[in-house]
Amino acid sequence: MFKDKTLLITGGTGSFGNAVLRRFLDTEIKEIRIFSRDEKKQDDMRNEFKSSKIKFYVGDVRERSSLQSAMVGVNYIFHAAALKQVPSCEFFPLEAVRTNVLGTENVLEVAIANEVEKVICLSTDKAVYPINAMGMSKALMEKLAFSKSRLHGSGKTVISVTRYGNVMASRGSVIPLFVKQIKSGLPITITDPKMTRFMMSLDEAVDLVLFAFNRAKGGELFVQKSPAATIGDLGVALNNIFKANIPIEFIGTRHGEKLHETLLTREEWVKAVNLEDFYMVPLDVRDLNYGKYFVQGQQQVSEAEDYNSLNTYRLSTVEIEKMLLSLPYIQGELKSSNYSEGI
Ligand SMILES: O=c1ccn([C@@H]2O[C@H](COP(=O)(O)OP(=O)(O)O[C@H]3O[C@H](CO)[C@H](O)[C@H](O)[C@H]3O)[C@@H](O)[C@H]2O)c(=O)[nH]1
Repeated sequence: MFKDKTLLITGGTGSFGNAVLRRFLDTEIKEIRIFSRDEKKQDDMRNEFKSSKIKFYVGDVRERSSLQSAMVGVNYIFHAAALKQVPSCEFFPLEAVRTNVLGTENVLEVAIANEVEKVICLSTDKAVYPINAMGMSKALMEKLAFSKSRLHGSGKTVISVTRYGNVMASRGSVIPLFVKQIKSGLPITITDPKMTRFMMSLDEAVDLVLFAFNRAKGGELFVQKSPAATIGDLGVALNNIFKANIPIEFIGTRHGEKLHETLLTREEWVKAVNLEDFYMVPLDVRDLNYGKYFVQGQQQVSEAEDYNSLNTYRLSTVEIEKMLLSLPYIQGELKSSNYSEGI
């Protein structure tokens, strides 16, 4: 499906971009373009992969002209560039708007102008009923993608959105933090043991984008059916894996943080099509003239629940341990220490 095609990944030097490269370099894909701001990370990637199929473009999604030259001749785009740290977006919300909202507008407009065939935009569960600036800006990103598919169509360009839960052991996230604490014998700092998060691996995140890519006709939202874990159980599972008995310190909920995350609102849930491991929500094609907002409600919606990390399948600590042990990051951490006996 990617034979002789050119794929552009915005924000391509991140974990997602690296995972896509590992998956695609040995296929018949013609070219993968990495578009990002950071020349140092690009250089590291160039040295790591040493592949003539990868082309690097320094640029910023905020700067439309930098996208223009990168998109000539591109068939497909995975749009992963984003500000995604909750605290930094909280302190600098306009920066989140500039990258996540206006940057996406630039990506989509330049893609449409260049007749790129498909664009898959990466979003997050934090965009659903958002309470922090990162989620709010991602929610607007989603709305932009849907409105471009709905309002004037997007010409020859198919645009779809995927929403992730927490990608286990991604950079700067809680799993590497807990591992560091365990290895240095410091207390495991748990915000709230009852807090739940959807858990998915980086490979599953790539699978979700590929599934969306294959199914996308324009304006759909795709999510993976994902299990969830409480943060308390995650701490226990990591202690078990590292055969440690590190005490837990409860630090309380951080700002901009929810107790549970939501992957689909109840409005989306009633429209969602069940596709084995995924849900697909088709584009809402009503226009501004529809009457439902004002005169007619939807009984079905009133009766539905949203799809969230509290009502999805809850992983046991044993299941969490199994998932953790399958992650290359955890395998590496176990190997690089004395914790590997018995595994
Ligand atoms: O010291 C800590 C830090 C975090 N947590 C808890 O661990 C969970 C996960 O925290 P992360 O910081 O790993 O992840 P977030 O849910 O805050 O957000 C992450 O996952 C999101 C998807 O939901 C986005 O991808 C976002 O960019 C990314 O930072 C949360 O319940 C948090 O309260 C702790 O218990 N102790």
